[in-house]
Amino acid sequence: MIEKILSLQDVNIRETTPLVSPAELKAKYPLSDETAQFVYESRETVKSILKGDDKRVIAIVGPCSIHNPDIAVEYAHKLAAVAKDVKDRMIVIMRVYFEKPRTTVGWKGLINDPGLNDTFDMATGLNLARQILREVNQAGLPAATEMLEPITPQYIADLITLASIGARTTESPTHRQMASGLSMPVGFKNSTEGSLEVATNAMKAARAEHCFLGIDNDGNTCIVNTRGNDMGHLILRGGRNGPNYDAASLVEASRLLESAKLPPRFVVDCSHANSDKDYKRQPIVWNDVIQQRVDGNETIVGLMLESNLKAGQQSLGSDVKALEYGVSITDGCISFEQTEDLLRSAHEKLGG
Ligand SMILES: O=C[C@H](O)[C@H](O)COP(=O)(O)O
Ligand SMILES: C=C(OP(=O)(O)O)C(=O)O
Repeated sequence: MIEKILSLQDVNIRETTPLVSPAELKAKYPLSDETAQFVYESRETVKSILKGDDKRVIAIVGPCSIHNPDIAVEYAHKLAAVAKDVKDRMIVIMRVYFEKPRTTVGWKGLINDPGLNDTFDMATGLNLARQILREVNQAGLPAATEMLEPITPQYIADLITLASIGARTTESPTHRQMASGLSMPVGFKNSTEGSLEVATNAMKAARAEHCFLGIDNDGNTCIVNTRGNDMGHLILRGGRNGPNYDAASLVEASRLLESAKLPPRFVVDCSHANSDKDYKRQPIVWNDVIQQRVDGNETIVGLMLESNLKAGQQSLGSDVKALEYGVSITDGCISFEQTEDLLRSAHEKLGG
């Protein structure tokens, strides 16, 4: 056949490899009744904070990316101890980010390449993601993650309390549709350019019902028909022209949301363009935003910090064994000790 000679399809595909189905993976790492109850209640807490019924502040805290299960679990246990002490004024949710959107190219996260060596063993990546998420929840911490590949939620969503759509994908119709079917609240980042409108459009789109192509729990391609997700909110992460966590930026953001008939509820990301990508500046943002909240700005419902066991960042070279334990291999992070100080001082300030 001429089509065979001309190779019209899969021209640039080297290989495809079948994967375990979501149902099979969940059967291997099931949710205990206790964990299911914990995820449910954590989501309800976040929802009532977003509605303004619960006045606590959401603190989404943890590594820029998870690259080592031992570090993630050690971090979770340390953070859980602090979370208990501040829980009357803050709900601490761990950043458990397995999927990294890259500006151009780079390591794409633990699910994509758990070996950190371009072997792309995604079956292992998905197994690890579920194991880590179970441990984080069992340690008493709800988990937050970025949903990047539209297929991933079927594998892990039952363990996630809060999802985000990143600055690079907020404008993507695929991600907005996916968000409309997610079972937990979803934060939309403003775009890397700094556009808030892109994120408000995303919130509008995700509140609507959609029909699109996806996979079901058995891993079959299917038509996904969603109800819409009304728990969308805006994550301010700064943009090309600088930060957007100051009081004037929050007023502007509130106006935009109100004119779009959306509730003005913001999570401020203390990292990324709000810290000019200098992890050491995150405490400046954190303290400023906590002060705004203490001064009465209740549109601020949460803050996000990139934090790891140890401060800084290291490059992922070819020798994985040479990596320093507890240090980020993506964006720079503040240390656990500094994170604990920030959480405790915020707790004190929020007490009035
Ligand atoms: O949060 C992580 C990074 O900012 C994001 O994944 C982009 O990273 P990159 O610009 O290093 O590719
Ligand atoms: C990639 C991230 O952020 P952003 O989408 O804001 O760049 C992140 O929070 O990990």
